[in-house]
Amino acid sequence: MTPPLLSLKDLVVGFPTRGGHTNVIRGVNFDLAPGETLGMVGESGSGKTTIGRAILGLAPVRGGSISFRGRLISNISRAERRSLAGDIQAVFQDPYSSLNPAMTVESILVEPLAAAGVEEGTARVRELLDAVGLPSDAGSRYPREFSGGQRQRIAIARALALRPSVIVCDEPTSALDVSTQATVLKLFRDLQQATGVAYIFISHDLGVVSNISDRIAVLYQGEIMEIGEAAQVTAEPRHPYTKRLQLAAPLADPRKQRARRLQRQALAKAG
Ligand SMILES: Nc1ncnc2c1ncn2[C@@H]1O[C@H](COP(=O)(O)OP(=O)(O)OP(=O)(O)O)[C@@H](O)[C@H]1O
Repeated sequence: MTPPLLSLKDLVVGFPTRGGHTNVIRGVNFDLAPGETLGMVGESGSGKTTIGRAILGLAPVRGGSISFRGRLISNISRAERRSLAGDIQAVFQDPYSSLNPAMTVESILVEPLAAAGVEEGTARVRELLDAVGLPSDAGSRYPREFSGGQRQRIAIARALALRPSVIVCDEPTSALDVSTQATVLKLFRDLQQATGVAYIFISHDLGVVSNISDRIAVLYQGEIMEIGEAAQVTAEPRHPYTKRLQLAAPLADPRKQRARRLQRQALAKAG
């Protein structure tokens, strides 16, 4: 069996409170295999983002461990964390605030390369723009000149620059309209096929997560309720909470129901 890329064991993440601290992630376990997509789904506040941030070294690990290729990476020094930049990257939800408006696209893409002392520069920028389906003249333009979907392509290109083996994707399509969402999801899948990158794919939307994931972990109040093959979790959820997630959105809001139907159609069309 291929050894896991990432391994979370009995992970506890807690934030300081006035009287002490509160654990918001309480004993989470999972492995991520090379080239795999693990979807993390759950309602708002269930702890999805916090797990992603803990993997990125941005949330305080109070118990258990996170390992990357067998090496402990929770609670490591800043310098050690920096040295992981070529291995673990992130794409966040908001393509408007995650790109520096004062920098051209080329300088946004060159930044991680320069920080890692990689010389490839302009040639790699062209390659990255091409990989995410942006024209080569995009390099000389600024983020404000692009749509939300195109900006998310820039953020994905930046995450890919150092050829990472894992990308933590935190609601990367949630700010996009349904048809753009479908093309960006397809891009994620195509890039995975081309590069073998693994994803932790966070979303509150079971439809989006099941579209892209090999396996799905369902989170509730900081604990995993169920984890399994995407088709199984979606079609035959074992846990009542997963069934609720599946049913909640369409029943709660008829507009959402229509959006979900359009989303499914767009996803099917994008292949
Ligand atoms: N920096 C922080 N300080 C204190 N509490 C925090 C902090 N970050 C997150 N939390 C708490 O941790 C819990 C989990 O939050 P988290 O953002 O991980 O959930 P989520 O599932 O990603 O939700 P959403 O879908 O709304 O982003 C919440 O109760 C939140 O208030």
